[in-house]
Amino acid sequence: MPERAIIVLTAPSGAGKTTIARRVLDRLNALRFSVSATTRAPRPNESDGEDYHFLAPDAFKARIEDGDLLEYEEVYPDQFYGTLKQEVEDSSPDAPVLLDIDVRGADNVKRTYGDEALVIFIAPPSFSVLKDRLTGRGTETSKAVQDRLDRARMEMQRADDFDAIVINDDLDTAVQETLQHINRFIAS
Ligand SMILES: Nc1ncnc2c1ncn2[C@@H]1O[C@H](COP(=O)(O)OP(=O)(O)OP(=O)(O)O)[C@@H](O)[C@H]1O
Ligand SMILES: Nc1nc2c(ncn2[C@@H]2O[C@H](COP(=O)(O)O)[C@@H](O)[C@H]2O)c(=O)[nH]1
Repeated sequence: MPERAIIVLTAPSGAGKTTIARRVLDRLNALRFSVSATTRAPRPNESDGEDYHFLAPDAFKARIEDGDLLEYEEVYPDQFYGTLKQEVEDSSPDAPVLLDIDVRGADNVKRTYGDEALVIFIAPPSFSVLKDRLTGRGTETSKAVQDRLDRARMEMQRADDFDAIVINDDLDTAVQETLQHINRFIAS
């Protein structure tokens, strides 16, 4: 295993990386999820400290100024997301950590950690399926869905820039492929 093993799932919003991440975490006990910080509001099914550390914009800014973030992005207008250093660097070096972050965050993690990071791009089978999944999830307003789809066009073009691509068409197959990439990386 690399000295530090950082596994990143990245994808356009709605491609299914959170769904895949949950199943992967259920299967690999040693893997720990990095809980990101965000300024967006919690969804009804989300808990603070488990899904995200939900912060007010001023508190998020203070964490940036204190140097607590490994990377952060304004992924959507006025919605900031970032990886806390404590989530990655305080973990035991032999405990691999799983991040669910956007493509620019993935670029930054790769730049910082190089071969200690494996970045897997989760691709939807098509743009129209992505739209259906995002709309079907029912967690965003139609304006927010549109912002996410607008950004998805840029994100889809980045698929080939990462270490591996998994197409999330059939969920079980996508989870299996993701596990194979992770197990191979951890064993390397
Ligand atoms: N293979 C699949 N087939 C059908 N539906 C799926 C599949 N994978 C995920 N979904 C559904 O698509 C929706 C989006 O999935 P999910 O929330 O995991 O995406 P995400 O990439 O994590 O999005 P975000 O970046 O916004 O958090 C969810 O309703 C989920 O149940
Ligand atoms: N650069 C980062 N992006 C992150 C982080 N945590 C989540 N995200 C990405 O934001 C979008 C939207 O997420 P949602 O939960 O509001 O649907 C998605 O692409 C996430 O992967 C982070 O720490 N840094």
